[in-house]
Amino acid sequence: MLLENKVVLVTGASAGIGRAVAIGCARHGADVAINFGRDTAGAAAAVAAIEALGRKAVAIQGDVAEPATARAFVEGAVAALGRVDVFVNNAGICPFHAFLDMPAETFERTMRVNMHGAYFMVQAAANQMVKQGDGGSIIAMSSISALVGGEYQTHYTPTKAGVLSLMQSCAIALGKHGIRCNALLPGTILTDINKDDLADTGKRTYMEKRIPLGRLGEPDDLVGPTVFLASDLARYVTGASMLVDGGMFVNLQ
Ligand SMILES: NC(=O)C1=CN([C@@H]2O[C@H](COP(=O)(O)OP(=O)(O)OC[C@H]3O[C@@H](n4cnc5c(N)ncnc54)[C@H](OP(=O)(O)O)[C@@H]3O)[C@@H](O)[C@H]2O)C=CC1
Ligand SMILES: C[C@H](O)[C@@H]1OC(=O)[C@H](O)[C@@H]1O
Repeated sequence: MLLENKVVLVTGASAGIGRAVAIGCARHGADVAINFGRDTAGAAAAVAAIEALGRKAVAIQGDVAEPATARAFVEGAVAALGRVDVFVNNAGICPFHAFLDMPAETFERTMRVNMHGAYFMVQAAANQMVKQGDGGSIIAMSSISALVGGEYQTHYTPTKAGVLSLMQSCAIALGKHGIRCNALLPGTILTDINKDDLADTGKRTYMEKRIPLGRLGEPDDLVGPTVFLASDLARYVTGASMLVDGGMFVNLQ
């Protein structure tokens, strides 16, 4: 088992990619602490699925946009599970909206959840890892959108580029502590975040046609790459980014 007895923390794990990754890490031997915002039932389902695999789990509620949430999550996870070996920064929102009339609140909320949330969460996890003194692995869920734009994502794509950049700088800042920092760049993965957007069948068909592997992604597609980066198999990998997009990014023609 690649993550035998490791303690993994995942933000935004009541649904979608975060929940799949949390359960996937447990399948590979980890105990898991999850953060979630509002979906108590989703968080409970994730905890139940992890416990059914014979691993420990704890769910801690908190809005990642608030800096205090980060400290509370890490402290709560350590109280319940003893330490932090792997930290997955996943929580994020993407309220699709046109650029010219973007409400200031939508822009600011997206920045606070996706970018500020990532910064404070990663900082809190890194401080705990430094205190423990034996390294760790930090993984951020960036996006293909860190590299390419979206008409209705002008507030969102900069946060994903920011998260990618955060991992690059943290790889430098934390390398001396043996803490590896890497980014995953999912393509289009079917979750609640894009359910309404992809209800437009024309858009969905267009997206599917852009993907050489012939299908949109599923949350479970992120499990293998996360477990790899979390594990000692990736012991010399830091500051790296990995597209998990079925080949969409390279498909020009
Ligand atoms: N789906 C996709 O195509 C892609 C997604 N990504 C990224 O992957 C990550 C996960 O997205 P995905 O699984 O699709 O989205 P989902 O909407 O399915 O899940 C989002 C998760 O984040 C949590 N969350 C949202 N806001 C907050 C908050 N303020 N505080 C704490 N938790 C919060 C939600 O919890 P709750 O509902 O309980 O508040 C939920 O668990 C995001 O960072 C997204 O940008 C990247 C590329 C592609
Ligand atoms: C929410 C979008 O469908 C999704 O988010 C991303 O980061 C990808 O670029 C997709 O557009």
